[in-house]
Amino acid sequence: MVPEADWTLVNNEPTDSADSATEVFRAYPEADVFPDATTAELPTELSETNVFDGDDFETALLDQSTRDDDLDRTGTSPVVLSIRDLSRSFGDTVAVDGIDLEVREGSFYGIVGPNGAGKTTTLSMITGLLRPDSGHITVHGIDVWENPDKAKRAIGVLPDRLRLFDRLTGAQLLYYSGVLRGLDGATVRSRVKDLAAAFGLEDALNRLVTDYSAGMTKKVALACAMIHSPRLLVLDEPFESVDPVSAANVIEILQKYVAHGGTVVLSSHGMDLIQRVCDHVAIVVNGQVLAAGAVDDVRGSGTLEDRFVELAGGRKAAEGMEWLHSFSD
Ligand SMILES: Nc1ncnc2c1ncn2[C@@H]1O[C@H](COP(=O)(O)OP(=O)(O)OP(=O)(O)O)[C@@H](O)[C@H]1O
Repeated sequence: MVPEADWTLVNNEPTDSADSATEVFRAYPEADVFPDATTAELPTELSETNVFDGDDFETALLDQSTRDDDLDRTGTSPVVLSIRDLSRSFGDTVAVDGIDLEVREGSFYGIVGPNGAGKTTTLSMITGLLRPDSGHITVHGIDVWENPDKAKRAIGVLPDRLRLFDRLTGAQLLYYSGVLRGLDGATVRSRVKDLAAAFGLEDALNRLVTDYSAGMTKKVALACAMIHSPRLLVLDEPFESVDPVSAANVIEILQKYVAHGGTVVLSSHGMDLIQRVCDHVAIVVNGQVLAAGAVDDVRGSGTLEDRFVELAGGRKAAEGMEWLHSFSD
């Protein structure tokens, strides 16, 4: 049996469907994980389902009735995410210091900054995972901290330091993510198969997530973030550990998503990637936004990396490390 506490930990998004946590294990029994279960195989109802019948993953991800395919991408689209005067400290450490940001529908918005700049702290507050000391965050006009249940329905999250239920198989984890988001079982099964194909995880679906490589874990977590086709995806370093082919697949999926009115906010240390993929960027240093806007405006005549290094205080000369060159043997 699965301990009750395991479910209550994550069950902050009640589903109104008939599905329940129990059904997850009826659909995806895994004898190695749950001794009471009898089958270690992925159920035939999933493997035999023809899911590529017009409702494939991309369609599902983009299936948002209120989206406007003719979205005005010139900066007059509706504001999806608004951050006002956001601050958060940990003891004497000011992690986020009065951040203001506005992200519009259909944006591919990058947040960059040096280590410890406050990116993860900011993203955690946006997604309702970390309470701000002050400030306001709204998603589609809904205050994330005054109305968290409603706001979270619109958000898909890839958090920092993936705390996944990694004693589930990939299929179980994805199924669980889908039913917790209120999707019916058939839809979840269909999307699980589409997501596995999109992320190259088909052969791993029946393995425990704890046995996944770092990149595979990142990909299954990304898939979990997308399964309910949220209006806003908030992704903390989504490409870290992900191989170039998989990253290119993920980028293509995300580009189609934003082209249809979805919105992506991601943090990354990959300046080339941000410059190539994002239309907007914010450079965060010491908990403050030092530059924000269209990528071309922020980088000016140089590269985004040049601008980043300039705002982050320039490169440090590697002095005082001569001992490293006097080898011990
Ligand atoms: N739970 C915590 N307790 C104490 N200090 C914290 C905590 N979380 C973050 N900090 C501190 O807040 C600051 C910002 O951290 P944060 O993780 O937001 O930075 P980051 O920009 O995401 O860094 P990185 O690029 O290295 O991931 C750092 O000084 C960090 O040590």
